[in-house]
Amino acid sequence: MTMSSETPALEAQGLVKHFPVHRIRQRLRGRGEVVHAVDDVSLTLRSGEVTALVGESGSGKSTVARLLAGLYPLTDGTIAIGGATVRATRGRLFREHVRRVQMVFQDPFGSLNPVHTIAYHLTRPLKVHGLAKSRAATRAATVELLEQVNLTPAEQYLAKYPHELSGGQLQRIAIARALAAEPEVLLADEPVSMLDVSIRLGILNLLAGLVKSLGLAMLYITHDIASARYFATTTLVMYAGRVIEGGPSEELVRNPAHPYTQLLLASAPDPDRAGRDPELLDAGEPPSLVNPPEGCRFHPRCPHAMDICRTEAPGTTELRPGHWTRCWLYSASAETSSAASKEHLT
Ligand SMILES: Nc1ncnc2c1ncn2[C@@H]1O[C@H](COP(=O)(O)OP(=O)(O)OP(=O)(O)O)[C@@H](O)[C@H]1O
Repeated sequence: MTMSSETPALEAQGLVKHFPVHRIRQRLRGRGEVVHAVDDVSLTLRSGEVTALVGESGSGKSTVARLLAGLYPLTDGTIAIGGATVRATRGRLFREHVRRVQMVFQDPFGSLNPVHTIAYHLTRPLKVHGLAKSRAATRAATVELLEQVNLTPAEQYLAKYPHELSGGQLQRIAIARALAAEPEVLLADEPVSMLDVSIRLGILNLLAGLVKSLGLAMLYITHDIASARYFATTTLVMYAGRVIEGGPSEELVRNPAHPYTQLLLASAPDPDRAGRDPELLDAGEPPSLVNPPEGCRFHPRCPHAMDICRTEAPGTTELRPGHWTRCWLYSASAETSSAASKEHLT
């Protein structure tokens, strides 16, 4: 299939991932309970753009990335890469999927094997995917990869072991290893959260530069909505397994609609915003994903919850071009929404 410039690099529709809960008691009772880690998540990743997936710990962000990368089988939903739906779970087509969609993980120390050199880490994907045919070509490709992540002179790094490098250098190696597979999509799961604050911006700028120069489509997973605003064209906000708001990053941060997005922003370490809405900041803990709340999953924490929020999951409401939310406060069909609640939000 030919790929027009309009064809998204990756498109996911209605992703669902339920993990079985293996507890002895449950097995004895015969109840097949599951963790509803991801429910009905759709997203589009475009070449040359960064999309941020933001949410607190346990909201399902990493599970979305692992589904997109083919590391977990889907419970439901579809993934299309370059316009073609991925169906294979093994074999040549599956290997092509995992080559085209690469991940960079949070922990650079844990994601590299301490007994192998940097040269080994970079040549392995080249060999696995048949991308360098001779020793000379392999060597030239590894040098180019190191140069792409600004580790120069490259020869100085090839024979080193992971323990000889800093966290920032290791994360650059992990990025180079992902690039070795010549991917179209890069999934960066909290790529800077384990690094010293002083080097985070350098890694984010490196990733932003690679997105532009290589035309990659990137999903940037983070807890930090402020970095999403800086780094991503589009931001998606995830809560308890569902994406509850999405839009152009600047617009979403300036005009957050969903009470959960407002909570995230009020909690962000920004002196202009900190403590703006104490009512929201006191709003409790995320729910269990084994028995998630009926209706809107945020309703037990939401200061604006109405009756309908407790029983029915809200659909999508578009607020401005490209900016949408899933919240009954904005839905024309929620006749019961109180004017007072709406006023409070504006
Ligand atoms: N392999 C698994 N088996 C069972 N439950 C899982 C598995 N992986 C994730 N979960 C559960 O799925 C939910 C979502 O987890 P996930 O790691 O995707 O969240 P997250 O938003 O990435 O969190 P964090 O930011 O802490 O990494 C959590 O309740 C988690 O315990």
